[in-house]
Parts: sequence; C-alpha cells; structure tokens
Amino acid sequence: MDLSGKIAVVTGAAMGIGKAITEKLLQNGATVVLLDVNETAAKTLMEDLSKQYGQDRTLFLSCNVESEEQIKAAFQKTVETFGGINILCNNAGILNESDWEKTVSINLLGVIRGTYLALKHMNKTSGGRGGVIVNTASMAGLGPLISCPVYTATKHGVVGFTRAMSGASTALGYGVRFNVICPGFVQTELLSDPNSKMGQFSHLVDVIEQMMIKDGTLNATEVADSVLEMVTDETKNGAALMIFSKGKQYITFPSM
Ligand SMILES: NC(=O)c1ccc[n+]([C@@H]2O[C@H](COP(=O)([O-])OP(=O)(O)OC[C@H]3O[C@@H](n4cnc5c(N)ncnc54)[C@H](O)[C@@H]3O)[C@@H](O)[C@H]2O)c1
Ligand SMILES: CC/C=C\C[C@H](O)/C=C/C=C\C=C\C=C\[C@@H](O)[C@@H](O)C/C=C\CCC(=O)O
Repeated sequence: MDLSGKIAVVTGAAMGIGKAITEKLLQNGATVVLLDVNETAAKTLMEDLSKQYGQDRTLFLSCNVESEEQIKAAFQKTVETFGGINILCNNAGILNESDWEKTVSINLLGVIRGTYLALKHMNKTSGGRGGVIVNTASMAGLGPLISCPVYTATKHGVVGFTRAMSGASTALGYGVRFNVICPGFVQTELLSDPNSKMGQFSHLVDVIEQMMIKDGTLNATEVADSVLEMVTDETKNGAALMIFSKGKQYITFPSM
C-alpha cells in the first residue's frame, strides 16, 4: 500500500509508540489524525509536526477511547476534514493493575470500540474505502506477565479479537485487513515506575526487572517500523508480529 494520500488515525498518538507510529506514517506520505487524552503532549507534538510536514497533513482531536461518543465524533471529523479513513492504529493503552477495570476499558474495550466505529467508514460493503487496522497488543498478549494478569488478559484479548476480525472481514468482504503487533519492553512512559502500576502484584516487580535485563528493551521507532510493515504489506492480514530487542517474528498459531 502506497501511503501517499492515505488518511490514518492513531490513538494514543501524543507519546511513546503512538507518537512514533504517527511520525513513521507521516514520513511515508500519509496524513495522520492524532487522537489522545493528553492535550498538552499532543499540542507540543503538533507544533513540531506542523513545522516538519505542514499544517494540512496532521490534525489533533482530543479523544478518550473509553467514550463511544468521542470516538464517533473524532472519526466523523476525520471524514469531514479529509474525506475518509484508510488506516487505523488502535494503540492507546495503559498498565494499571490497581484500576484494572480502567485497564480493560482502555486496552480492550477501546480497541473493540475503535474498530467497530471505524468500520462504519472503512467497510467496503457500506460504502467505505477498505484499508487496514493495526492493533497494539504486547508480548503479554502471547504469554502471561505474572505481575500484570489483567494487562495480560487485555492484550490476549486484542490478539484474539484482531485475528477473528481478520477472518470475519475476509469472509464478509469488508476489504479491511487486520493485524496486531506484540512488542516486548519499549522505552516509554508506560514502562516508568512499574512498581506503582502493579497493585497487589507489586512484589513481583523483580520478575519484570529480570526480564528486562534478560530480554532488553526496544525503542518506539523500532515498533513503528513494524507497524509500517503491517500497514503497507498488503499480504499481511490476520498477522501477529512479535517484536523484541533481538529481532521480530511472525507468530504461527495452532490451526483450529
Ligand atoms: N511500553 C511498552 O513496554 C509496551 C510494550 C508492548 C505494548 N505496549 C502497548 O503500546 C501502547 C502504547 O503504549 P506506550 O508504551 O507508548 O505508552 P505511553 O504511556 O508512552 O503512551 C500511551 C499514550 O496513550 C494515551 N492514552 C492513554 N489512555 C488513553 C485513552 N483512554 N484515550 C486516548 N489516549 C489514551 C496516553 O495519553 C499516551 O499518549 C499501549 O497499548 C501499550 O499497552 C507498550
Ligand atoms: C510492567 C510491564 C511492562 C510493559 C508491558 C509491555 O506490554 C511489555 C511486555 C513485555 C514483555 C512481555 C513478556 C511476556 C512473556 C510471557 O510470554 C512469559 O514468557 C513471561 C512469564 C514469566 C517470565 C519469567 C521469566 O522468564 O523470567
């Protein structure tokens, strides 16, 4: 897929992996709509992006992925401004084992909500352009992080939802590809002060620290490179890509 003229929406775009995905898509010719709740970070980023790419290839909309109303409005504004949606990156996510219901609401329900609302504009059977949706899971979506059981559950859910949506989209002729990225540890705000995010499991923080020492960490740009691959490679549909400091691997799942 050539990204020139394509319209992308990225959630959680103001910082970390979402910011890197945004920059990567802009570098490759797309127009990007940034959705985030952190208006301060977003506005600072937008100043930089506008200088680098011009005013007409980016738009920031304050949007909480927990809100159906806010996502619906953001997608409507996107279509009104740029004519449609070709690419969606459901990236927004948190790690909070204390407020685990919020973690589920953002990490899993937010991905489902964003997908279903975007399909109203992307689904070819209802007048959409088709395109691709790439969801951000985690390596914790492939195997358990024992210090973060709810986070693990949300990311397993994102992997399963993405793969099922890929099958449904193909079977129903939506013209929309679905792929999921499963990064290891990435140097972002989410990884800061892990002890404060693990709630009743904070005594297990040393497990995480040992894993980070053993497995190393990625930078957000390395993750964004993999997102670009899954967006542009039109053979990728239903793919889950594990990304770790020593490389990346497409996951083969048991055939049902
Ligand atoms: N950092 C890691 O080690 C790592 C590894 C694998 C997967 N991930 C996943 O990558 C994604 C991005 O995380 P990150 O590491 O860049 O974290 P981050 O905290 O740096 O960035 C997350 C962004 O999402 C935004 N956000 C949070 N809640 C939101 C909401 N309700 N609505 C809209 N935006 C919201 C934040 O404001 C922030 O800009 C998450 O889904 C996370 O689970 C992170
Ligand atoms: C505090 C969590 C920080 C970030 C979450 C983010 O999504 C990053 C996840 C990175 C790696 C996840 C790895 C999951 C591995 C599982 O498959 C399993 O193998 C780990 C289980 C126990 C690890 C014990 C050990 O190997 O030492």
